[in-house]
Amino acid sequence: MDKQQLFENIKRKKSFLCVGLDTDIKKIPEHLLKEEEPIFAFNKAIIDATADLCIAYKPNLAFYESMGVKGWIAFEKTVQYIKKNYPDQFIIADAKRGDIGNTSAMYARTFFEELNIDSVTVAPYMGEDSVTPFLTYEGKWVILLALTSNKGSHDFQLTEDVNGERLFEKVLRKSQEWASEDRMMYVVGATQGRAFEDIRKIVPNHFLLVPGVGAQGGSLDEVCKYGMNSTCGLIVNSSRGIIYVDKTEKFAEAARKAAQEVQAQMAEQLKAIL
Ligand SMILES: O=C(O)c1cc(=O)[nH]c(=O)n1[C@@H]1O[C@H](COP(=O)(O)O)[C@@H](O)[C@H]1O
Repeated sequence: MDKQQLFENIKRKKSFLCVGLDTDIKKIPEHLLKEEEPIFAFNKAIIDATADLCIAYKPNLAFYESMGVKGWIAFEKTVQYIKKNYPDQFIIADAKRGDIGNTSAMYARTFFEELNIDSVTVAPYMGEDSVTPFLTYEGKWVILLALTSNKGSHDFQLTEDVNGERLFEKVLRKSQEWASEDRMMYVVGATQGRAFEDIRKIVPNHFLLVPGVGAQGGSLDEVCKYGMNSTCGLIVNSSRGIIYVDKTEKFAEAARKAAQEVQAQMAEQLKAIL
């Protein structure tokens, strides 16, 4: 999916919501545990309940890998289900990969060749040759961690060099030598507020993947005020704030309601550019 298609989907659905499929066997409704594949059953119900309200899904690999082979099968089935039934959805494998070149190439093969997923999150720490193997696949996206939503973002990302440049700014500048806004997005946490202003000075046109609204308390208003550009430029993720609002048999309906609330706020914000 290219940048223009993404924007078309945002306009059509009046939404830039990404539903995070961080599916934890310990948190899903008890009645699903009777199912042969409880994780997939949960995901399928959440996807069917929210697909018209969002433009992307982001399964986080940690939740699947923690269950071994069963988890990996649930992950694959979830991806295939979305692709078959909702082909307009942008799929993000949240894997935060990155290693020496030949190893990164294997990660890239996993997500782009084997599973044909649209994008993967990548950590920039090991530099150019750890990221570029992900960029050899036509039409696929790298989503590079820039300024994350967690407290630990202060430990490295927000530290300054002798010239006053912060590490996340260096990541944004340097990585633009590797790929354009048509192949690369950046992760910026919703909790980072006004930092979006500084980020937009360096990457005015890129899409940003923004996790941290909902359970982590980031403000959608602030993200939009400082981060939205003329083609929206934002994919805002919420995981726990949508998928775990109810633990009864009505969990999918409740997830839909939560997604509807966020989508309505997004439709309001989009009025500024549409
Ligand atoms: O790359 C990410 O998606 C990510 C980056 C970041 O800075 N912060 C962050 O929370 N995430 C992920 O986004 C999701 C947030 O989940 P909730 O806090 O439940 O909405 C989780 O899958 C996190 O791993």
